[in-house]
Amino acid sequence: MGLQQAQIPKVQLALKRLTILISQQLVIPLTFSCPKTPGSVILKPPLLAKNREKRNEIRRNIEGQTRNCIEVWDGSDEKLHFCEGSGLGSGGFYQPGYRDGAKLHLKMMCLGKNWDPQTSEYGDYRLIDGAKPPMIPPEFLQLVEKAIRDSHDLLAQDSKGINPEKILPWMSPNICLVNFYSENGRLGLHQDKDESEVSLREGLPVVSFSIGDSADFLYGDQRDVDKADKILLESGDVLIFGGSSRHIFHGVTAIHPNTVPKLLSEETNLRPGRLNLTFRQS
Ligand SMILES: O=C(O)CCC(=O)C(=O)O
Ligand SMILES: [Fe+2]
Repeated sequence: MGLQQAQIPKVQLALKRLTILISQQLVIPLTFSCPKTPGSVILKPPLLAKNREKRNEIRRNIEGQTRNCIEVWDGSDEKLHFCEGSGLGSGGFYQPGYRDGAKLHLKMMCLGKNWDPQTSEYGDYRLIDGAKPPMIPPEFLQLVEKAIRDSHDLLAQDSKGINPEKILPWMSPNICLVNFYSENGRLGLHQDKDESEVSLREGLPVVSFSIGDSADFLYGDQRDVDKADKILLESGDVLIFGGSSRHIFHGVTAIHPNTVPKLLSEETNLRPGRLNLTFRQS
């Protein structure tokens, strides 16, 4: 893999920063100077002052519940895109557990389909309460498509004539796992291997968006924390692992409190912590 970090020019991408894992050895972090370009992933306040009626309605609905919500602001207008349920109520965040009863150190909800950590299976309904996961908002799908397209453009610059799609295949996500990590949150080294045989065999990428506090993200070719490499994922980072990297072991070992970008914390009601969305195709 001849890609060198220094050779990668700065490109105006919609997402503030893009990290691509093409092979287990290669990480390309890019920082862009203009975080407010259209398409940036920015959380806007669920209790938006402009929309008092909605605000009061949401407030009534969320009384006593987890106050996380997932929204995308496309930067070009004031339109807010809410996930159905906004992470609250039916299909919203819960603390999942493994088969042995141990709890994951995060809150989770799914979009599109449910993924169950106890059975390691995808399904149309959530096993714990029968809730149907909200659909993946079309705006999220557009962001994923753009992230893959931008990655292809980047790869094309150094792939010596190899079709970038051979290195990083296209995928259309039908599943999004949304994790929320509070300051003690973490996720052990694992592989994402519950997608279909075809999806795994073809290396269809996992596309991950990080929002909020920064996190230490570990990855490697075995389940061994000491042998794993570490990168810092900051708010706005997009991490893609597909092709020959699809089966990497990866996990989150630490959340860095109070590292959320000022703009984000000022303009949103995002709880202190980190929101991560991983898109996959089953
Ligand atoms: O939070 C992250 O960055 C990773 C999440 C993850 O690996 C997963 O949900 O499978
Ligand atoms: Fe994962």
